[in-house]
Amino acid sequence: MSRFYVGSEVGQLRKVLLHRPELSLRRLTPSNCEDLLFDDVLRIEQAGEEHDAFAQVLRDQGVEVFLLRDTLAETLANPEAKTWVLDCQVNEHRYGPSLAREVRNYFESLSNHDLASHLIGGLTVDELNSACGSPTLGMMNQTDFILDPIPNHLFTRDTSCWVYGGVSVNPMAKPARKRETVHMRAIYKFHPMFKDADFHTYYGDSDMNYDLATIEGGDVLVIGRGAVLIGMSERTTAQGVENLARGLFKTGQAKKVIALELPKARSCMHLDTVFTHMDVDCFTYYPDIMKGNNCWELTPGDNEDIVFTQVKDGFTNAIARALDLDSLRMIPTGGDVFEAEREQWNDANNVLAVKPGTVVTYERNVYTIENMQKAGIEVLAIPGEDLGRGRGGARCMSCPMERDDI
Ligand SMILES: NC(=O)NCCC[C@H](N)C(=O)O
Repeated sequence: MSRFYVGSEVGQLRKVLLHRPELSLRRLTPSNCEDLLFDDVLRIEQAGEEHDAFAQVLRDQGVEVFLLRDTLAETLANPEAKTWVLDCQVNEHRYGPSLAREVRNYFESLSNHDLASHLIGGLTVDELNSACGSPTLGMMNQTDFILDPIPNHLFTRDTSCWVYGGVSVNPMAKPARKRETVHMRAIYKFHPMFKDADFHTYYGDSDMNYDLATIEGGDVLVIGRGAVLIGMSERTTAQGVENLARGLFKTGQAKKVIALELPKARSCMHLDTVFTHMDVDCFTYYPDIMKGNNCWELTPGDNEDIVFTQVKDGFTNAIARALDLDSLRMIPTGGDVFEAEREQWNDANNVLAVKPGTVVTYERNVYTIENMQKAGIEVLAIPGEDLGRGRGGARCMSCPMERDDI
């Protein structure tokens, strides 16, 4: 039986879920990209090739790579899963009875692979009209979306995150990303690889409205040795942190959560845009944001309660304590203040460790790479001219599903 367990941020990476750019990114235009949380449109072929290079670097490091669209298509092969996904996405509340029937009939006529493509890539009036041409559809604007694309599936890190022996399927903060969670819930519930596997689901796997209790995986760092560091960012709230912490403590999977306050800004929308783990005692960080942040330690109390303690001596000491280290090596974004701000914006601090001391990062961030190499970190550089336009680097674009402890 497959094993799903993520014991750290830097232990040997063994299994990872990625999403290769596809139809959803083809639908990005200057007029919709902001709503879809992209800063620009991108060249699809180029982005696909850059993504292939990323996947290949991981495979060369012995990592087994799973692709989201294929995994979703395999999930949809189970009729119960298909019904579940379509009930969530194509219902009378969203479309009204007659359009819901038309969309559903069309989706049910597709192969599982094409259905997965449309669930991620969206559906236009024109596509549905050409398939089943009803008078109402003919009167609608043909380029409007009946189902919006969800291009941020590219950032598999955020929608679900594995923490020790379980997963959180995250209630997302932004409307443009909420439907991603439905796909991940379906995959973990029905895909043959997960169906009989033994793991906990800590949070997010219900149809309830999670309201303000949002959490995204870019904020969740499994720093190891039973500890988890969570950023309270633009996307992750204190309520979300408390809920995940409860799940982690109840199942005995973590013994400490460190909650770190961050500014609510796009440039640091998640903790991993300003701070990631490179080696057991070594982190890359963006000094402008990562200084003097308020921080709390959460530990299990009596009767499933949580004890909250404000950290007085700074978050780096809190992390060192949790990892049983005397101190941390903190490697800043490179260059002068201008270069550092530009490189952070282009995800210089968003690196993915494949084993202790070896990280994958965009080759364009030369000053930060220089700092990392000086600190003895091995850097595996990947192209990211187009991929980077959605504001995410190697860590954002990967969801580790199996990784060793430290
Ligand atoms: N962990 C991350 O920082 N993920 C990057 C997410 C970028 C995406 N365009 C978003 O705004 O959600």
